[in-house]
Amino acid sequence: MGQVAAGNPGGCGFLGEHVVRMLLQREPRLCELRIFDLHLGPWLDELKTGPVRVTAIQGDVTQAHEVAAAVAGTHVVIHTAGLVDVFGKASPETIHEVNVQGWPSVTCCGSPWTWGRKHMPSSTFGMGRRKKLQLGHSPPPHLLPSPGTQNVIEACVQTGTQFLVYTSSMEVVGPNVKGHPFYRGNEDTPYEAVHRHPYPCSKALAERLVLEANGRKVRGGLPLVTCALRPTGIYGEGHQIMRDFYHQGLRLGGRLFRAIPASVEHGRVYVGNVAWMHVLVARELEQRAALMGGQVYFCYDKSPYKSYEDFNMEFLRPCGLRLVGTRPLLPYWLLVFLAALNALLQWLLRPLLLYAPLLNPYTLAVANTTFTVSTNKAQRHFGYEPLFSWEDSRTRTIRWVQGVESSSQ
Ligand SMILES: NC(=O)C1=CN([C@@H]2O[C@H](COP(=O)(O)OP(=O)(O)OC[C@H]3O[C@@H](n4cnc5c(N)ncnc54)[C@H](O)[C@@H]3O)[C@@H](O)[C@H]2O)C=CC1
Ligand SMILES: CC(C)CCC[C@@H](C)[C@H]1CC[C@H]2[C@@H]3[C@H](O)CC4=CC(=O)CC[C@]4(C)[C@H]3CC[C@]12C
Repeated sequence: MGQVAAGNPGGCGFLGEHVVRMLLQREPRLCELRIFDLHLGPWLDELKTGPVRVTAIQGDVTQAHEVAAAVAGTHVVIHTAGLVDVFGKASPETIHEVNVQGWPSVTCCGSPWTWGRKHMPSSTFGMGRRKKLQLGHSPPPHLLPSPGTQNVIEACVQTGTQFLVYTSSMEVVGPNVKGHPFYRGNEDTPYEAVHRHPYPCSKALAERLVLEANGRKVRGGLPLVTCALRPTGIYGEGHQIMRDFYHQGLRLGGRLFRAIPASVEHGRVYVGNVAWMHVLVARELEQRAALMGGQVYFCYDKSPYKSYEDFNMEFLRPCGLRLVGTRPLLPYWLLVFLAALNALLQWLLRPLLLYAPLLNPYTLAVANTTFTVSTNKAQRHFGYEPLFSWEDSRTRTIRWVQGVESSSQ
């Protein structure tokens, strides 16, 4: 293949910005890059002076015509756009609309529209089986709200873009509602993936749409080649939740209080390595279409296995914070109670204000369930090796947190 034009819906987000910078630094054949996002960042201006033609397009993935216009003429689309909301800021309907598709062509084990509350997709991963989506009846066209990931797929098909890389998530697999641990598992590890929260539900559905689109004929007759990357919890420069923990620690006099047992391992991966995996997949999909098409890959690197809080302290301790307690300060039942109380307050206050604290039943369950991956599938399939060592990732993240500190003073 000669020169490459790439499209990146979601290119202004935390991960998207790293993907954009990585493409520009590490993809010599790139001649044009279209960054498509609801909110364009001011940092885009500095990219426009380089040899690659960079076009920033403000647009909405739920608007089919906007997506199609942005995708037309590209070789590869890296779809990192999404509504990452586990705090109840957006409605389940909005999360579904942005992350998956419009009402109601997908149903999950029940009637459409109830998915966000009662019926979640439930499937078993790692059994070599992928269940078909259950397709419901289509509504009259005037009732169709616009879909997100489905629009990206249709745009590729209609405009003839042959390669689609989708940013999925570990959340597609788990932790599940039963709190089963996933201990150093890989892409083939059996695990009962049962979701009840709109975010993992939407990611699971969107991933299936993307994988099932593999092999569809795009304009011109060639087959669409798709694959999905599943990062665990991403950290690094630009990580909003890390910033929140840092500020919370400052407010508490330089202390954070342990809430989760140190024995609960949580998978984390450095944003630079996640971006690098996306670039490699985009590069290799053409040559290795038969092997990689329709596949999922966990995103991994050499980041150590630790609890969520202990891992964060790798960056926050050098910035002057300390984690109080070798064991959780509050009993678990009290955390469960507080999480439920937060959920109730969110619901009660909704007509007046948006109350969306970090602690809710879902975030507590995720933080309190071991979920770590150990795999080399990406290395075997397309030669992935982490670009950043753990030491490098750590240093870069610490420097960024220190920058957050000085910029907020
Ligand atoms: N942050 C994490 O730890 C993980 C994130 N992911 C996935 O990675 C992807 C990127 O996540 P982050 O960078 O963390 O989130 P982010 O919120 O920083 O970035 C998402 C981007 O998508 C854009 N976007 C949202 N709605 C849009 C719409 N309707 N039209 C166009 N653009 C829209 C946002 O403006 C934002 O720039 C998401 O798909 C997320 O599900 C997966 C695993 C872990
Ligand atoms: C105060 C609590 C006890 C601790 C709160 C921590 C939580 C806010 C976070 C713990 C685990 C995080 C999630 C995890 O890293 C997996 C994710 C993958 C994604 O695709 C999106 C983000 C997230 C759901 C991430 C969100 C924050 C946590 C729940």
